[in-house]
Amino acid sequence: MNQTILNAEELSQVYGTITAVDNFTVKIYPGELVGLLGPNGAGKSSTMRMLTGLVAPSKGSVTYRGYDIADDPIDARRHFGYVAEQPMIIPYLTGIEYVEFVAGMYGIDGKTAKCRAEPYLERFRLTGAIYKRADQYSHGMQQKIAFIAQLVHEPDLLLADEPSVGLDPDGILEMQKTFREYVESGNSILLSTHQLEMAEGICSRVLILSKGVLLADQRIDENLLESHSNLQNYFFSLTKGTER
Ligand SMILES: Nc1ncnc2c1ncn2[C@@H]1O[C@H](COP(=O)(O)OP(=O)(O)OP(=O)(O)O)[C@@H](O)[C@H]1O
Repeated sequence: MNQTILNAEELSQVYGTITAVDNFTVKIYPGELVGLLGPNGAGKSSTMRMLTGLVAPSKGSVTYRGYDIADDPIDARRHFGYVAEQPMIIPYLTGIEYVEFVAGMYGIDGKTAKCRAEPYLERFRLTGAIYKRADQYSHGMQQKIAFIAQLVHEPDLLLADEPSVGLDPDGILEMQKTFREYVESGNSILLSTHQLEMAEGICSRVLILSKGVLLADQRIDENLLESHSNLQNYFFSLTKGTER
């Protein structure tokens, strides 16, 4: 089996005169929780959209376990889940129908999907709401159900773009706990976030983008914390004055 879960090579995204992402190259391995950090407009969401195949890159390639997202999209997609910045739900489905619908796209039957989702539904206190239509959910509840739906096919890698925005404090804690457990079981997460304190607490490695350029691919280790005290100081030492 290919040990690298994600291999992104020289990805670029150009919108007119703006180079949103410039030659982004990264590998992600099993058991890693990698933070994708950067100021507003740095190119984090553009990177996520290219990694998921939602948008074709202007240049470069993305493979999951060796499957190219452009050439072998079905095999590549089995290996990752994607939690978008805005919750992707289907308003006229109930919460549980939505979870089953997403699972069905990966060939998972409804009973298995419900069974796998149940511990997460309990954890996120959604059990009582799963038979309500998703358009009756609050933003936070929609985000939680969208998150759970992406875990049911048990992807090797979860790509999460600001997944905790709009969650209540309890939801944020439960999401962090879920992330930790997910990587402890050998899976990986790429987490785009502005919450540097959270990133320092849970990430093993961070990627720092500014103006579309990857400024750092850095382990969060004793050396980093000794030299900069915390991730926030390191982040600002690289990005201050580089915003678009
Ligand atoms: N569809 C688009 N068309 C034109 N320009 C775009 C498009 N999407 C993003 N951009 C531009 O690309 C750059 C990167 O945007 P992107 O949304 O990827 O940044 P980000 O790091 O996710 O920002 P934020 O932290 O504010 O969410 C910005 O200058 C943005 O204006």
